[in-house]
Amino acid sequence: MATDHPAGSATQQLNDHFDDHQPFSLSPITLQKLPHLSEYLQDLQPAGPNPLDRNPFFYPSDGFYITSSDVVLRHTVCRLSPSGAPDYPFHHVAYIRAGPRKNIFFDPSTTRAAIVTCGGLCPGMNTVIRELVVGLWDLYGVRQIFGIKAGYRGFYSTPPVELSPKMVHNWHMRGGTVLGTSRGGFDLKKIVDAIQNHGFNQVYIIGGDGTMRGAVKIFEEVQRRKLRIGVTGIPKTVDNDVGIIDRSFGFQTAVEMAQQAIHAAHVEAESAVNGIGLVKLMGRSTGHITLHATLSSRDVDCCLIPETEFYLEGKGGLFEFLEQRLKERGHAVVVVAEGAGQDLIPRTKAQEEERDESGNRVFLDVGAWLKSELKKWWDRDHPNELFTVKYIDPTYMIRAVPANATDNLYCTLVAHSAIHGVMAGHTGFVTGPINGNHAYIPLIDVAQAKNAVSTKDHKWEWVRSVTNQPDFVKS
Ligand SMILES: Nc1ncnc2c1ncn2[C@@H]1O[C@H](COP(=O)(O)OP(=O)(O)O)[C@@H](O)[C@H]1O
Ligand SMILES: O=P(O)(O)OC[C@H]1O[C@](O)(COP(=O)(O)O)[C@@H](O)[C@@H]1O
Ligand SMILES: [Mg+2]
Repeated sequence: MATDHPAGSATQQLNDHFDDHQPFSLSPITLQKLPHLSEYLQDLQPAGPNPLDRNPFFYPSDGFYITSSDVVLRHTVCRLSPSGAPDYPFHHVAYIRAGPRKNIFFDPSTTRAAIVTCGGLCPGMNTVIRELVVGLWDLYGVRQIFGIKAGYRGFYSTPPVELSPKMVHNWHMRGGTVLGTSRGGFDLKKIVDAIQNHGFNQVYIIGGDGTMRGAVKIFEEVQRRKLRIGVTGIPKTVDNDVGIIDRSFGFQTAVEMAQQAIHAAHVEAESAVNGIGLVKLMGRSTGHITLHATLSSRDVDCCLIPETEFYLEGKGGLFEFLEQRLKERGHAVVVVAEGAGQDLIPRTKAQEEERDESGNRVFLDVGAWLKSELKKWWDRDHPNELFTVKYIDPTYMIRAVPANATDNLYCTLVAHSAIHGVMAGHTGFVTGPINGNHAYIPLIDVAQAKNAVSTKDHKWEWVRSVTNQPDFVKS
């Protein structure tokens, strides 16, 4: 086979590895279709060309506008194989790339946008609100932009607040959400009635996995009523438990903040005799913050996440491991995700059934429980030796801060991408980065996808090789 690659080059070697006459083949690609208002509003026509054409800061040239043929592949890592043989992944999925479209389906002068924030706090929420307001105003000339107060319930219980760039100009400096947030209060009929009554035709919903499940229902109801309203979700999840997207804004800030707690726990533990520093980090069902904070800190001796079980007593248990560490180093740092070990903590039936207003299971404090178990163990096995456990729970300190620079940039990209998609008539979608490229993903796919830590891939092995902690598999 003729080749342009020098003998011995990597490409040549790769080619030689396979049968000369058989080209490499990739699995077929399926494009995830994105809902568009025109699907159920047959008479809908574009409102005109994108106003960016006339924006003094943009010079749209060839390739500036994104078309529906521009896609982002879900998996960029795959295994090449000779034609005919299955490769990994067996099926490629592509999402439509985010960005400005040539034509828009909303007349900016009649556009009325609503922005709502739901669920727990996450660094960057205010930046996303700010960028939505500024982006709608500056990029598209929209002048009717409203904030919904205190989450989903705000649609039907409080008057919307009119927003302008002047009002939000410094919101990116502030933690939390100036609009307010809440759990629960999801009354579909009341929410969609209120959206209609207020005359909103664009709805931007910022929230986590629960919020996205609610957004799907709003989108479906809007569709059922055949309303000319674009609905979009912007994932906010400090826990990083929303699937398909790489990560949410706020996640990196949270990992960075967690370093401070781990550092303090390490200092306390090192300064004590047989000192244990114990840190509980956020993560209801996923251990992403805990894992990333462990890997970046390098001071952690044991990392406990909801995706793996652990046990305290006996061979291969946590106590045996810590005993060894204290003997070797005189101190140890344990970092535990809030959702880890929940099945080990004794609880009453009432505690078993407790749910928050959104229906999420209420966890018992694994940190406080571990601290108490550690003390009981030491007193039992080493009654005459000094021992200290310093327990730090930085949860609200971590999520109440403003976003760091990286997350702030993400907030701008995600907000502008959401605006471009909605202005182009897309609806029922979420914006987020996939392998670093912002894409539009059907809301329903995001609402169903979970993002657990895989304990079968190299990252978890990396954690275990850094900490040398046991695998907690009972022999
Ligand atoms: N399955 C669902 N259907 C409709 N609304 C939901 C659903 N799950 C949660 N919600 C609503 O979404 C909002 C935020 O949910 P929550 O779980 O508290 O936070 P997050 O969105 O951050 O996960 C709440 O108002 C809640 O009532
Ligand atoms: O005390 P609150 O406000 O109910 O929030 C606690 C929860 O909020 C979070 O920080 C974020 O969770 P959500 O994404 O569901 O809002 C979790 O880590 C934590 O379990
Ligand atoms: Mg959630």
